[in-house]
Amino acid sequence: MRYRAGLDHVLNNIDLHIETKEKIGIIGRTGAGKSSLFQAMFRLIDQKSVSGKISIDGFDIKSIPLHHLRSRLSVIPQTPILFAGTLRYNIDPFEQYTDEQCLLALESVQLKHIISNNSEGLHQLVAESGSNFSTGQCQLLCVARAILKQSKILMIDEATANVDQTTDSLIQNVIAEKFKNRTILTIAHRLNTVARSDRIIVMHQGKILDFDVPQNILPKYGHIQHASSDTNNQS
Ligand SMILES: Nc1ncnc2c1ncn2[C@@H]1O[C@H](COP(=O)(O)OP(=O)(O)OP(=O)(O)O)[C@@H](O)[C@H]1O
Repeated sequence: MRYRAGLDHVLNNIDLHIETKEKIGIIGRTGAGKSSLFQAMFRLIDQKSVSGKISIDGFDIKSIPLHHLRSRLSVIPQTPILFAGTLRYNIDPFEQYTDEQCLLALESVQLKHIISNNSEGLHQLVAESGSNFSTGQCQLLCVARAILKQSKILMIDEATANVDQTTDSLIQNVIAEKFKNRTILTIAHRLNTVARSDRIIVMHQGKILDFDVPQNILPKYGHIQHASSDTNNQS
């Protein structure tokens, strides 16, 4: 895969099979191609620049209508973007769910306290880019959105900054509980995040360097993660 014709390939010879419900960690130095893997799965890249095949449940993602594909996937980005609009719009943009379902989703991510105790609170305004919410709260709102959507696959780009330890643990615990029967792919910048994964993908220069259980990966590649975190902390 490359971002545009004429540019170098950023993903090469990727051959992966992930089982349903597997919890997969993805590690690798900055620029290794971790986020590009997510972009390819969401079909965010011009398909003319992607060769090879990605299948979900046996279906080539190129043959699945885009809205259908994206309804099966949820992403919690490193820096979540909220939209100017109501809280409800941010977790349920297509108004597919009832107020009660939205409130339940907010309750499961322990955010119900940020709104008043009735459905009017769902109409509370979110400022442009979510600037009236902390990064942790923005991530929790993304988790609430994913809980509502009941996506089969959750893709998480772990936040490296601006999320305190308590919020970070809350996010991880809610995800572990609410998505235990789903497939989860986590781009991890800290080793403890992936230590509980079923398997870990190690990426290097657009390729898969290793793919194995944590017990085999962590002793071998711990240094990669430190390099990656250092770089992220500088940015
Ligand atoms: N929109 C883009 N256009 C062109 N090249 C890009 C684009 N996004 C990423 N790249 C290139 O693709 C390669 C892989 O980047 P990617 O963001 O996937 O790495 P990463 O492993 O997620 O890194 P990080 O840990 O820093 O987020 C890099 O060489 C990067 O410069």
